[in-house]
Amino acid sequence: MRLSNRSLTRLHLFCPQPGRRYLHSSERVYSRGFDNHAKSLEKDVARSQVDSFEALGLHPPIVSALRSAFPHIKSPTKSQETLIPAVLAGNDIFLQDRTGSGKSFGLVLALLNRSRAAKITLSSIFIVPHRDLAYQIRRWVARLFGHRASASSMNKVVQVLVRDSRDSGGSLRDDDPPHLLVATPQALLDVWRQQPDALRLKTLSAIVVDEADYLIPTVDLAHRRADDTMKSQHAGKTREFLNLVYGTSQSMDDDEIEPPERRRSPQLIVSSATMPRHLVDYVSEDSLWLNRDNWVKIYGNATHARRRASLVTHSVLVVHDDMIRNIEGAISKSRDADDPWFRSGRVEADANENADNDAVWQHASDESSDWHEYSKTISPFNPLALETIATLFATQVPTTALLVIPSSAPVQRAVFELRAIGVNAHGLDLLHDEQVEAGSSRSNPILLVCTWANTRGLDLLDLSHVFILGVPEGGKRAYLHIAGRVGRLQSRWNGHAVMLVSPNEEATARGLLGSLKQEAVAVAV
Ligand SMILES: Nc1ncnc2c1ncn2[C@@H]1O[C@H](COP(=O)(O)OP(=O)(O)OP(=O)(O)O)[C@@H](O)[C@H]1O
Repeated sequence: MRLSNRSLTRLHLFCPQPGRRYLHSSERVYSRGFDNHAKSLEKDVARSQVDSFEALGLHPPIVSALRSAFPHIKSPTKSQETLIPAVLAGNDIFLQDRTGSGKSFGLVLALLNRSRAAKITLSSIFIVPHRDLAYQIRRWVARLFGHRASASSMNKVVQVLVRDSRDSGGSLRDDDPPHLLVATPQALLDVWRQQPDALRLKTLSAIVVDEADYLIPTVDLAHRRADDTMKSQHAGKTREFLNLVYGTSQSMDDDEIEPPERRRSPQLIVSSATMPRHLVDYVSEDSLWLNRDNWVKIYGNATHARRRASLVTHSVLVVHDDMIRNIEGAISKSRDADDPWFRSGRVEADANENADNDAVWQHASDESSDWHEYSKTISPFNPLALETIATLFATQVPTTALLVIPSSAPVQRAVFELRAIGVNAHGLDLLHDEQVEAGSSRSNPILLVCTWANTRGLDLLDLSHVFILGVPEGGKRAYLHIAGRVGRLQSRWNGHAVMLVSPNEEATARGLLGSLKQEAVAVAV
């Protein structure tokens, strides 16, 4: 972490013994998991019996691109061993394996392997919940083919379609569709409405719904029957798009009506680390999306999954609201007057007064005009929680950590406040942030900040810690996806998930952590 002198002083003011004070002043609830070494993690990777991708049906050019772009990927994982042939055979698929087990990566390989019906035909659509995941998938493909493809030829292989797209303009060129389109559901619907022919649904051969339980929210039968409003409440954009492609489902209450036969294509692949039974029931029984004669379930190896999950520690810190007062007691009055930054969470000094001797501040104010506004308004964050994260980051993170904040919380504001206390924080941006791709270094660790809603599926290089502010909406399932950003296949480090909660969230957090004991990985169907 690069700290300006001023920031260092701040950290020391609040934390004379970095690491200790917080664990003392915040109440550590408990921590589970085993802090094994990264070596053992390597051993526990769920390896397939099939040791070559060729044996699964991938074409030699794809395999050789894989070998040169991802030399560490030697053999398929267990679920890739099953899913790649199933994709190539054209089966509809339910795919569930733990976070970081290579599901999305395996799907991308298999889809790229398929030949297009014609050069000007879109072959597959990969639906993802947020733009960063879309850019991540495009990066994988660019890395696979990057050494031999120009930017324009790359566009023929993969394009991203997201609503706030800053590079493709959110539209598809009718005359030049990519082999693989990675898109968010809203952006797909927008294109469908404006240029329905651009998606070429008639010749499309596959649709993947990644993070399916998030994109197709369902409730169990009992709730659905008890509360009619659930149907419209959970009717999402993905559902709307799939209904456009495959036809509209019969009324859920109308058990009398025999569902009409759905079309046989495109192939549908529904994937997630957590696959609740009611989602499987809904897709396979209530919707018309699935080819009922030709679908398979592929579920990960629970033993391996459990072993790997034990390499992630799960901890909770309770940060008390009034703790800031206790800490103020540790700060000399004169220093406090000099340093109004954290006083009651409100900044009263004009930014320019501090600019000369504060490199962090200067850097921050260069980046956005918002910075000045932030300095005059009350922070939505508990300063003690941010200080705790700063301390853990400074003392424990080797290269990269992720801070996940509530979906409604402002990312840039969190970045601003963390930088103000000397943390090398950045809003996550996989379109622009080369640092994420290159990985950060031990001399300058990086803290990436994003919201709960934007973590699904992310595969960030070198991540060792994920700090979670608050108890995620969506309970255990949401938590597993956020904590699942660490302890992934390629990771050099053991993973640590640290949740920081307020006292009134403590019981929920305890319950959530307790529930991981019975089932430390994915929710089994
Ligand atoms: N066969 C393999 N051997 C080693 N590493 C692999 C293999 N396949 C994929 N990986 C790596 O594993 C990481 C995780 O892949 P991926 O994001 O596809 O996992 P996932 O199961 O989709 O995770 P999530 O459920 O969180 O979305 C990637 O960095 C990828 O490069």
